[in-house]
Amino acid sequence: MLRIAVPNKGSLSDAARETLVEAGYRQRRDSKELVLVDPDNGVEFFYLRPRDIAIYVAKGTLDAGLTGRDLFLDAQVGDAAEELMGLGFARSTFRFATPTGAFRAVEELAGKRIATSYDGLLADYLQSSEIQPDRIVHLDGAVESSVTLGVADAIADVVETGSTLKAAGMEILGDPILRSEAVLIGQKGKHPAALDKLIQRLQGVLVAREYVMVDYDVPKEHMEAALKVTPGIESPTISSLADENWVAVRSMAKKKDMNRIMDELYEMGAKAILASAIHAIRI
Ligand SMILES: Nc1ncnc2c1ncn2[C@@H]1O[C@H](COP(=O)(O)OP(=O)(O)OP(=O)(O)O)[C@@H](O)[C@H]1O
Ligand SMILES: O=P(O)(O)OC[C@H]1O[C@H](OP(=O)(O)OP(=O)(O)O)[C@H](O)[C@@H]1O
Ligand SMILES: [Mg+2]
Repeated sequence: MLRIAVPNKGSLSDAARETLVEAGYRQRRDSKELVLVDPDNGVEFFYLRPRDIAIYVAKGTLDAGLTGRDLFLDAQVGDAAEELMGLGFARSTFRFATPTGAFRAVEELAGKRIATSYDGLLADYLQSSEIQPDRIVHLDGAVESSVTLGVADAIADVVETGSTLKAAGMEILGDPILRSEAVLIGQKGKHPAALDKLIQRLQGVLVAREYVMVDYDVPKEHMEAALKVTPGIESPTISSLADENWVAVRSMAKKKDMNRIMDELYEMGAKAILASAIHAIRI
């Protein structure tokens, strides 16, 4: 049976479970359950702290797990585990931040105290940049408060909207150290068949979330132009209509482009333009 780790708490846990449910797997309903067996799919899910998931996968006790790219790299498990795919949620950056106006360049962090919950990630960055801080102050969370409270001069932390930083009177310093999102990780080079099936299903969920199905009727003379607007992923379907001067077209399109595409099709004479949600897909 395939053994998969799922975040039990925090920013990743709800979206991770929702994604697995959309991919057709059973998930726990009670947050006290530690393990859930999905006999139909031959998978056993283990609910673990997202920070610990890389450790279990790298050790080989679990086949794969959902976690954050930042948490995976922070765990520093070396070559034993690898990222198999990005999952498109929990997008964030990991970066330096300092009190507003206090620093101008990352190099000024030399000799300063930097607070973080991601010591491994920070150490990797410092090693490659050759910046030597005075010390790294490890904190479990709410890192933005550490400067006001006098235990650090700067922080390295997760930033998404930036509103937590702003509330703490801080600003970002320099470029992102890492761009993160939820990821599926697995043991390096090991792909049991059930894991490939999980990957295929998850890819289907991501595509279904990102795309809509667009259907429309268009005069034959404008078909070529319309197909340029809706080229689809591989090739659009063209069906004939009772009126031989028209054709019906069916094509997948990016959800974010949907309204622009519908406007453009309408302007070139297309009619009955429909965009519908895709619930599941195998490309
Ligand atoms: N505000 C956010 N927006 C997007 N992703 C986030 C945000 N905060 C944390 N993450 C991501 O969630 C993961 C952190 O998981 P974690 O369980 O520590 O979340 P958490 O909500 O901070 O939980 P905890 O309260 O235990 O600290 C990381 O991959 C991180 O990049
Ligand atoms: O840029 P923002 O959109 O404001 O999000 C970033 C904040 O969200 C997370 O905090 P969380 O609520 O998980 O608290 P924590 O710091 O205690 O983990 C993260 O650690 C940042 O503090
Ligand atoms: Mg947190």
